[in-house]
Amino acid sequence: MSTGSASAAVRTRGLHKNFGRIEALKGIDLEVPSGSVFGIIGPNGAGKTTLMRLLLDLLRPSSGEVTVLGVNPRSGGPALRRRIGFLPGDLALADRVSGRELLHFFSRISGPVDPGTVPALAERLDLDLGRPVRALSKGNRQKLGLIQAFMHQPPLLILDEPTSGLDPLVQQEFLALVREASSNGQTVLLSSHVLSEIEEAADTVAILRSGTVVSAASTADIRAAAGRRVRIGITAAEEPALMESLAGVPGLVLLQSSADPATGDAPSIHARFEGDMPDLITALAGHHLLDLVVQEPDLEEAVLRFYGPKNAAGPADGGAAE
Ligand SMILES: Nc1ncnc2c1ncn2[C@@H]1O[C@H](COP(=O)(O)OP(=O)(O)OP(=O)(O)O)[C@@H](O)[C@H]1O
Repeated sequence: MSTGSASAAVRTRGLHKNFGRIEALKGIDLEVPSGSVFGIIGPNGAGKTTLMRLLLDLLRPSSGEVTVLGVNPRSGGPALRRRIGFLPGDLALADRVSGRELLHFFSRISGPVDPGTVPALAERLDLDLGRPVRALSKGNRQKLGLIQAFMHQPPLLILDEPTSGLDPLVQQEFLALVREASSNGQTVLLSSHVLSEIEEAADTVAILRSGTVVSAASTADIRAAAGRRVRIGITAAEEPALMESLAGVPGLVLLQSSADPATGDAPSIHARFEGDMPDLITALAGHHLLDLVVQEPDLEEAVLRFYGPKNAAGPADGGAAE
């Protein structure tokens, strides 16, 4: 699916949005590459929904520039709107009709829908289209919202908290839909509180905090910035010598040393490691270790470090509690 010649599906420059005295967005510069799956994460009130509503022209910026599929949303009108599949965070659906009737109504606005697409999506998401919308649970209404966003195969999908209310099996199906959209050349911009989902779905993540992008990087880079977790089991007698060796390892932040019930009264040393692995291996060599666990950092840990109260401008420095 073509997204036009522009290399960015969404581009914002110095985007500000004020609600009275509340500065919801404080100068957002964002570039969502065409064909990417781009995640926006941030705590409550960070500005995720405001940003998405600005892209849809449901809100107007206080200042700054927005381009969506190469067009200013303010002048894009229905033609631009048809090229976007939007799932709002506060989904409100007419509820006197059946799901099938509602989707038929949406298809008249959003443009042609291939026959068979809606039943196929409904089957994959396990949704009964014959039931009246008012009789649907929150999760099943969310499925209707997803189907209306995906059904016309738009070049750009903007999905605000798309898995809200979905059970884990349906969440997996949703992730499969996102992967298929991406391999079809569609761009997917999604916000989520579910970090594992962003990690699975997105190739790039912007972390939003208090109306500012504090980081925009590949999920792999954000995870790497968190450092690996290291746990070393060692005898009490050997511990002082090991601690001395570890003290000189660049990028190693000792978090705690504690007796571990799993290894009798032998201590367990916990650390975060952002350095080069050979330095750590050299420091460990020659010590009689009882156990060694080196864990890949996960996105959740990385993001929590960005959210931490002391870290308005970037990741926490050493010594943060796990
Ligand atoms: N219509 C509005 N009027 C006044 N303030 C608003 C309005 N919409 C949003 N805000 C404020 O703007 C800020 C950003 O809100 P927004 O809903 O964009 O955050 P969010 O990241 O989507 O949060 P959540 O994860 O809780 O949905 C908040 O301080 C919010 O209270």
